[in-house]
Amino acid sequence: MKFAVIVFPGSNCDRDMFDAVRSHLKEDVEMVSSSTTDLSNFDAILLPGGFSHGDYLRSGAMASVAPVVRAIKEEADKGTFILGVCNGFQILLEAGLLPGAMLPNRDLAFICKTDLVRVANNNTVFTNLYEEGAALKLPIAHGEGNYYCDEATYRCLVDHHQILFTYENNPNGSAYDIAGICNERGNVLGMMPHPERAVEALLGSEDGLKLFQSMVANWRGSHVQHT
Ligand SMILES: NC(=O)CC[C@H](N)C(=O)O
Repeated sequence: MKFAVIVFPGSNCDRDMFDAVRSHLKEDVEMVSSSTTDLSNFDAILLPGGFSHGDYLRSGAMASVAPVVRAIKEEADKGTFILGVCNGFQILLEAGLLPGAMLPNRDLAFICKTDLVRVANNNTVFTNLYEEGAALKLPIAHGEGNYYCDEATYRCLVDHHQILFTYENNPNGSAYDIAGICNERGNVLGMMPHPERAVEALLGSEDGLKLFQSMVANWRGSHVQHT
């Protein structure tokens, strides 16, 4: 399975993402510039955290019109797995690949800590190696992580089982405790907590690893292996 890690000017979690895939999943992975226009060689696309374009205008707003975003949309339409973490989630929202918007944290302060995150739906390609309702220890690190959506959007998210992760202690004011959502089809996930920073005990938690392993298991399940 081949992963792409998209690197925007100002990404700063790209190497953690790369390392999680290469060293812990032991899958093929490549860093790909945000000026790339073709992602058809990849089986999964990872949008890492950071401060793309310095968070000017709003987090993710400028990155959402980078050339690579058109390619990401093409891949999303094909069913390719796409994961946006933190700034990656913000970019997916700004690009319209996921519903809702991100506001500054409720207390207007950057939050950097490990928090408890619940698996709200384990019936997806990103979460099916977790137990439903499992509490994961995952790092969060953001200034604009206060997820907002109106009630109609929330109803739609609930009806289509698109809420995959919720906060146990809602650190940032997110509507309905939402920490991560997927699109209706289930192949695009955005989440504020950082699974790639929780892939070995030395990092304080291994709870993020199953997310990547779920992606690999589901991809393998739908692709014949040629050895
Ligand atoms: N770790 C990150 O991706 C930071 C996200 C974002 N730019 C913020 O502070 O809100």
